[in-house]
Amino acid sequence: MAGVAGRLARLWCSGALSSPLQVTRFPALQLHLCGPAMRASQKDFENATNQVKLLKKDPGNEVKLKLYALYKQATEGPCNVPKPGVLDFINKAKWDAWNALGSLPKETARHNYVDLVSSLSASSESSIQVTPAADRKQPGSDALVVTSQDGITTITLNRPDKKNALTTQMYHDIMLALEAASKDDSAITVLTGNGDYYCSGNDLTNFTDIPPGGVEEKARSGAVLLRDFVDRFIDFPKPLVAVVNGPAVGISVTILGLFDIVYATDRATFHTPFSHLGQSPEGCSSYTFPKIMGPSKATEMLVFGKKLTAREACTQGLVTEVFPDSTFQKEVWVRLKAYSKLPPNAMRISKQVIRNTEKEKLHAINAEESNILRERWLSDECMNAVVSFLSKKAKL
Ligand SMILES: CCCCCCCCCC/C=C/CC(=O)SCCNC(=O)CCNC(=O)[C@H](O)C(C)(C)COP(=O)(O)OP(=O)(O)OC[C@H]1O[C@@H](n2cnc3c(N)ncnc32)[C@H](O)[C@@H]1OP(=O)(O)O
Repeated sequence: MAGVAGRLARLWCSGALSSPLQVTRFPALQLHLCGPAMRASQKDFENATNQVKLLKKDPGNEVKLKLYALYKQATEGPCNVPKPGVLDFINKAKWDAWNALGSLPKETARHNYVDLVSSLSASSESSIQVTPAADRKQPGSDALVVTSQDGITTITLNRPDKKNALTTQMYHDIMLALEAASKDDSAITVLTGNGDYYCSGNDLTNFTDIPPGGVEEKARSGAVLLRDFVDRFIDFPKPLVAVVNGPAVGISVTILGLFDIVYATDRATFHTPFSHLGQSPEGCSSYTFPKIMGPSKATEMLVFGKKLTAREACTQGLVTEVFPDSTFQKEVWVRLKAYSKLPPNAMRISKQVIRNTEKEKLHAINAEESNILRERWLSDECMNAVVSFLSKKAKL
C-alpha cells in the first residue's frame, strides 16, 4: 500500500475527508478484541465493526485502507464497482486497496479483518472515549480565528501545519468574518496568519472534492465562490490591513491589491506561480498589479511567477512597509493601535473616496478573471499540476 496510494490516503486527514476516526464513513475502522488464533465468526466480525470507537490512537491511513479493503471483501466479496476517475483520488485509493485483494474468500477477509483490529487494540490501549484528532484544523472550526480588541478586528488564518492554505470552508468563513467586521464597532480590520506562513494560497485539495455533477460543476461552483470572495474585498468599507507575517502565495498575494495597507515582515515573500499551476491571475491582480507596479513588473510576477522578497514588493508598491522579523509584531501592532484611535467615520469615508471610483471596474474584472479561471481549472495543464502536487511530486 506504499507509494502514491499511501500518499493519497494522507488526504484523508487533510480535509478531503473528515476525522480519521469517523466511523460513519469508514465502517471498516472498527475494533474488536478477539484473539488472533481464533476463527472469526460473523459475531466477532460484527463486534469488531462496532468497537472501532474504542480506538484511542489513529491507526494511520495505510492501515485504514487495509481495513477498508478487508471490510468490503468480507461483506461484498471481490471488488465489483467501476474504477473511480483519476481525479477522484480518495475513492481511487480505496478502490485500489479493495481490488488488490482479488478473489480472497469472504471468510478469510473477515478473519484477517478481526486479526488486524485485534493487533491494533494491543498497540492502542482501548478506551471508551473517542477524541477528535487534536491537530485537526477542521474548516468551520478553528481554521479561522476572529478577535476584536482596541478598535481592531483581526481575522487570523489558523492552519499553520498546512501553511494556512485556504479550504473551501475558509473562503466562506472569511466572507462571513468580513461581513461581520464591516458592521462591528471596530475602526480597522486586519487579515494575518498564524505560524511561519501568511498563507500558501488556495488549498490544492479543494480540487479533489468532486461533486456528483463532475469536474465541470466543481469548476463552475469554484468560480462562483472565487467571485463572491473577491467581491467582499472590493466592497469592504473600512480600512483593511494585511499583516503579512511570512511567505504569501497565490490568492493571498493577488488580493493584496485590494487592501489599503500591507505591512510585511522581512521574512515574507510574494509568489504568484499561476503559469506553473496552469492557472491565471485572480483577485483583480490583472488590473491592480500593472497599476501598482507597471505592466512589465506585473508580468514578471503574474505570468512568469517571479517570487518577490518583501523589500522588492515594497519597492514595487505592493507592500506599504517592511519590518525586521524580530520586531515585526510589536511595531505593527503599536502602529495599528494608534491608527485605530482616529475617528472611524472619517477613515471610512476617506477610504471610500479613494476606492469608490474604481469599484465598478473591479467587479467587472473580478467576474472576467473568475470566468477565465473556471476554464483553466478544466485544462490538462492545471489538472497535471494539481495531481503532481497532491502526489507529492512537485511543490513551488
Ligand atoms: C475547481 C476547484 C475550485 C476550488 C475552489 C477554489 C476557490 C478559489 C480559488 C482561488 C485560486 C487561487 C489560486 C492560488 O492560490 S494558486 C496557489 C496555490 N498554492 C500552491 O501551489 C502552494 C502549494 N504549496 C507548496 O508549494 C509548498 O507547500 C510551500 C507553500 C512552498 C511550502 O513548502 P514547505 O516545504 O515549507 O512545506 P510543506 O510543503 O511541507 O507544507 C506543509 C504542509 O502543508 C501542505 N500545504 C501547503 N500548501 C498547501 C496548499 N496550497 N494546498 C494544500 N496543501 C498545502 C503541504 O502539502 C504539507 O502537508 P503535509 O504535511 O500533509 O505533507
